[in-house]
Amino acid sequence: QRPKNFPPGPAPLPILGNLLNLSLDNPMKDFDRLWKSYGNVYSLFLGPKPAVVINGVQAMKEAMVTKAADFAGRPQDIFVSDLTQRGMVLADYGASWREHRRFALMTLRNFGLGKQSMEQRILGEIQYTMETLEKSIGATLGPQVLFHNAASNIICQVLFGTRYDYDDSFIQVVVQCFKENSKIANGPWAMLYDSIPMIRNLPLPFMKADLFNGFIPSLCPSLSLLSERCQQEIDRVLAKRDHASYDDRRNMPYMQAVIHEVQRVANTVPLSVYHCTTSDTQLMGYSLPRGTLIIQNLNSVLNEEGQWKSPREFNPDNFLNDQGEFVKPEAFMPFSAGPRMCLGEGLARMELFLITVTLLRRFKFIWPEDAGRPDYTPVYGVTLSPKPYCMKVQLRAKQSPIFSET
Ligand code: HEM
Repeated sequence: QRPKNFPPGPAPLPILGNLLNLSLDNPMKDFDRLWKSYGNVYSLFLGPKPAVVINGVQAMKEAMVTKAADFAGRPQDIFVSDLTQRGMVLADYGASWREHRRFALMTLRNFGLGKQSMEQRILGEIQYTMETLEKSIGATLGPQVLFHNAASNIICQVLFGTRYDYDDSFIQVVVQCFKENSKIANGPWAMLYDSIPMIRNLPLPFMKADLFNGFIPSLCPSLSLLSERCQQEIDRVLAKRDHASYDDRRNMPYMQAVIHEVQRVANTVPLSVYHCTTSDTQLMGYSLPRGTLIIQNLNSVLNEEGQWKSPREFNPDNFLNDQGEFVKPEAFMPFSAGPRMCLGEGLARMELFLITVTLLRRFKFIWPEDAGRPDYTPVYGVTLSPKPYCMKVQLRAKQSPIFSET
């Protein structure tokens, strides 16, 4: 039974609630279909528990920004929070979370975020990535593990003062565990675990999940059709300098637009991290009791009609004004919004810019002729990632002088 004045939604079944309304492999299409049927704020029963799904910029801002404190909790009785030891990402809103968040932000800053030293760390890691790519010139390679390792090394250097070789067996296992956990954490077995508490101690696949957790941003290589225009901009701005700096983004509106458009379309964390209400509250005229599970459909905001010039296609113009200057629409929320928004945004942005610019400056990335058409069906977990794919790497014919000397 829905509480009084609760958002509308499909009729639930006993015990299972609305689980049969969602594809357990990838429910994103179902979330969008229900959005069209029930509006920007609707409800679902995940087993016996009611959850509210928030869609579109207007409702998202009312919840996450205007009523930030009411919506900043994290549910405590679900699979991912039982799997991890709370820490910060899954900690409920309160003094302990606040202290962890403050400490983490301060530590990131002390270790150089927003300063030259973090740039140097990222640029240093890119040298290893380039060396590995150079060994594969002309060959076909599957780059996903390489990019995972590069991103993981940057945060490992901040946290542990060390990096791992790309073929190091320890880090390969850790990254693999993270990928598997992410699939299990948002997958069908986790949903059943959350919905039907009595099955929690049975020997089912959620028992296999490892305890490794961290955040590894997905890197999206720019599409080949756009790379030449990016490369012209990179060559013009960097001229003879030996490396890019993060400040160069101010003179590279097209590059910035491409990176942001990749992030918009890739939609890497489509349902954010679940929130819950910290007190009885209202949203778009509906009443939500304290403790209601909140699911942010970030996908709905990143593709919302009326917020983007071309919501349904890949088009860097979504981030360019008529003068060709970079602009960021308010619907660009891949890191969420409000007090729980991604703490790593600054680092992720710096990595995306420096890695993309440095690699595009030196290499040409080609879809192999014999690879067939790309399969864009995403692999669904906490993050959406591409299916394993192959690409070819070539050195660019027209190099900036500093690179042709090496
Ligand atoms: C492109 C890369 C990334 C994306 C798209 C992303 C996205 C997100 C999203 C959507 C959330 C949930 C926000 C919410 O609950 O409202 C989140 C939380 C978080 N992210 Fe990221 N993230 C990225 C990279 C990173 C990196 C590199 C770090 C670490 C330095 C990081 C650390 C965190 C933390 C600690 C939280 C939890 C914050 C809290 O609960 O207060 N993220 N991220």
